[in-house]
Amino acid sequence: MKYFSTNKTVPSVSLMEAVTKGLASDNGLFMPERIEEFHPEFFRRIHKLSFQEISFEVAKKFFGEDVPENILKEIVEDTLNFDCPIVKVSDSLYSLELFHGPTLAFKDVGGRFMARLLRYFLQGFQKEVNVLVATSGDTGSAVANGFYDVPGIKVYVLYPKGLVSDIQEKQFTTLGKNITALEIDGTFDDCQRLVKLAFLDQTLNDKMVLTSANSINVARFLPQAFYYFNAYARLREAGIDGEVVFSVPSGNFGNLTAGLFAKFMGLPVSRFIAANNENDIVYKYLRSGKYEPKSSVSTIANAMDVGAPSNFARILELYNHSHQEISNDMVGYRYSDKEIRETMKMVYEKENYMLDPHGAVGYRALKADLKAGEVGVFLETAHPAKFTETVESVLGKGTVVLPEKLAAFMKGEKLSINLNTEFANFKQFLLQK
Ligand SMILES: N[C@@H](CCOP(=O)(O)O)C(=O)O
Repeated sequence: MKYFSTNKTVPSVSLMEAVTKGLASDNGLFMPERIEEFHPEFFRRIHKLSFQEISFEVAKKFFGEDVPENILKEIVEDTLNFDCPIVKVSDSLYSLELFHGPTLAFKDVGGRFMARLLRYFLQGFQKEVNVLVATSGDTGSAVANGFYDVPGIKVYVLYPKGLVSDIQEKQFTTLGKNITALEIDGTFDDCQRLVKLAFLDQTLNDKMVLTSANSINVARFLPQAFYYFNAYARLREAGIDGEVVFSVPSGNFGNLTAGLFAKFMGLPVSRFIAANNENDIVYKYLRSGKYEPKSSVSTIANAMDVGAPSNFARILELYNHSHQEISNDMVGYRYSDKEIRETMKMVYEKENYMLDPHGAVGYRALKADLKAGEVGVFLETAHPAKFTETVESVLGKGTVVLPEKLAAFMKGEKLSINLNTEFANFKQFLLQK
């Protein structure tokens, strides 16, 4: 399968090139030239398949032409050594819990898959590969842990100083070895801009092999479609009928775009809800047809603090840049910190379910949008304990129990390097490595 750039000014590349380059050289995002549809029969028997089996079928549609079947199966099974269960929260409303992986956020699925696929492509490759990743909280830890101690790979995690939770920060600043944390005096958008500029810089690219592990990278982003198929299967397995609506807490829009890919592959989804915090660029686009990226503002759902969502380019491409067509499949909602807190409190007290701030945005949007007879699924993108301070400030001290996996990260010592938002400094730093 060939991958083309959303900017369409450079030739298409192979999967291996798309994965090892991350971003196209004209600054566009790679897109597969075809989206393979499943036969409707697949959806009639999907409930009989396990998460791993479904994911393998989906992976074959994406990567089957480029990766031998036995290797792909191994990568999928090894990636998914944890579950992504569906949990009932209230009538017709289900939580798709994506926080049962090693770093307790949805990024574990794509991060682990990409690490394994990259390892396969790099067999016999002599040069060191440098993975650059910008994070507003969760990607950094999933990628750092996915690539930790992998020979021949160095990871640089760029994160906005003071704008991620303490636990998130500990998850990628305490590892050492091949993981370097760069604390940037700016926002997530500054981090993402620095990373993208590095991919376009000739001097850097002549000196070192660079790739991305953000959802920019097709190997990080496409596997996020796996859990949409699985969610559908588990609902049907439980005998839950009705048109399915997914509500996706959204920042860089990789998760929602992966869901749209699933729909294009035939997954019966009625619509997607783009659930924003105050960084409401896509919400505004859906209302006005105007896409106006701007500087992100800091909120309690910090992983969604993105002012220029990378994957919007992919959404435009999928729908031929038609606002009307996008609006047929997607509706938008936005919530303030106050509303997020209210939702966390209400759901905890009424439904006895603990939401993290991101899941709360998804839940509230779903509740507002769901029609009679429909089944709603919101993505619980990270474990509430990753935001213990915020969650306990709403639900009360002592309500959050820190899972063992997270407690282990808290014991480590923070190691990070401070940088400002000047690209010249970041470049100098990389050139000295
Ligand atoms: N929400 C992200 C921001 C980066 O998103 P990605 O999906 O493109 O890696 C985070 O938690 O870091």
